[in-house]
Amino acid sequence: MKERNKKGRHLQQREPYTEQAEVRIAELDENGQGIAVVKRQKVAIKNALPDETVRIKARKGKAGMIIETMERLNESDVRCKVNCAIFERCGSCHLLHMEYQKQLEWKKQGVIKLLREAGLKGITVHDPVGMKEPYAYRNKVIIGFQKNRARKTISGFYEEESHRIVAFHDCLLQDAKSNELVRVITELVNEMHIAPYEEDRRSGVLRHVLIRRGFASDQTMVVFVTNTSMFAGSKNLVAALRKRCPYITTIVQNINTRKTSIVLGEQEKVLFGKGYIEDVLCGLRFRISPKSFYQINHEQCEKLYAKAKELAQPACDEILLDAYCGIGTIGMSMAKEWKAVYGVEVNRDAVRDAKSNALRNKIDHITFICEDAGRFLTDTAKRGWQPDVLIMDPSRAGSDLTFLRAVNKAKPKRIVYISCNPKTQVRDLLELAKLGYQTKDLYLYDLFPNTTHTESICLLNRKS
Ligand SMILES: C[S@@+](CC[C@H](N)C(=O)[O-])C[C@H]1O[C@@H](n2cnc3c(N)ncnc32)[C@H](O)[C@@H]1O
Repeated sequence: MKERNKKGRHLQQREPYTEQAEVRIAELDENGQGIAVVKRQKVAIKNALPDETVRIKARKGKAGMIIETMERLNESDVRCKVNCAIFERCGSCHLLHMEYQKQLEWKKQGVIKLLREAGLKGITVHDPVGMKEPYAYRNKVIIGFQKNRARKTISGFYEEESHRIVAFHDCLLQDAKSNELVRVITELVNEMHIAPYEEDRRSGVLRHVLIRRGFASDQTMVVFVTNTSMFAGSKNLVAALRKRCPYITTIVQNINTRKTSIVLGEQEKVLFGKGYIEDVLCGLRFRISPKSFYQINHEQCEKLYAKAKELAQPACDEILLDAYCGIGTIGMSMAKEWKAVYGVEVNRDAVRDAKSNALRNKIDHITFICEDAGRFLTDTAKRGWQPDVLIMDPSRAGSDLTFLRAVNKAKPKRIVYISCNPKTQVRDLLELAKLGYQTKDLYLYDLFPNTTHTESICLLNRKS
């Protein structure tokens, strides 16, 4: 039947505009999608690599062309077999279809491009330090829950750009114990009829589960994130989970009642164990609470920290400020070689861990301050305090102008800048260059193989 408008007139039924084309992929965008040009418009095509020709059917959407079907007509030399059933739907491993050495080269070229576009000249980007076995490296996993059509609760990752869960069996980036835990928890949630949280109705109980593993200590933390403080059946759940996975060290309930995509809430209840795990990194023991940051790739993190120490050039008559210090790992890993170390971090739980970690490792010339790094440096610089060396390792958003302006007042002799987002790092390097801090070398460490992310580190010296 034809549609009518308000006045009752028949509306012309228009076919949606579709385009069929054979296109060659020119490059990958920053999300690892193949880029081709259709009718002078750039289209991003998933699972397509440079030098491949694909036949696509696309339609015009509000934000550009939407690919409806895609058929690959030839294969790139760098394409490799993907051993993951949900690769095309899951939003995590965008580069799983590309040979690992090529992934590293692509990441390097991406950083070179960022520097060029920013007009930062004279910086050598070194070959990324990769992994021998670029799988099973993630020590932290977050899964969501949803009912499927058969009303069974499934768990998994979110499908790209959607709120739908994609169930998985064995994720290639996780270790065997994390994969087993996902399986067992999902079975128990079904057996015990624990209702998954429904975002639209804001009903149900279980929002997420966070699993964190200490790869060196073999300790395991499970965090149930619930929508309510009341967690009916939690005693039985904990007992059954511990029976089936006796290697669990601690189980925590985190309560998040907010309408937000942020996973963890403020409030916590320890359901079993101490409420934190410990791990060994760079020969030191660290306590890690659910809300504290801890690098997700243990093996690569040790290489990165070794580089940080080399670049910082510790001296026993100098003072180090470890800004954005988390649980204190970087500062503590090189504390012995400084006169004094200060760590500043905004997350209260992380600072509590850091203080406890200093005691654990018998380091008494390190002090941790819970404050915004920019405010701390501004206040201390006003009072004339100057760290000799600054290590900064901000979150993906990078640093902020308050912090960078305070750097200009504190005037450390050397800065080591570590970043998990070269885009914001390059932006901050531009600001630091204006303040007279220059770098010649950027080193890349692949902490996130098979994804588009990369970690970078550089030393900045102040022009005299
Ligand atoms: C990428 S993590 C690095 C942590 C630590 N350096 C490590 O390697 O484990 C960034 C840290 O910065 C903290 N952070 C974010 N914004 C901050 C701010 N404005 N001031 C101080 N710390 C902040 C986060 O809580 C997080 O612990």
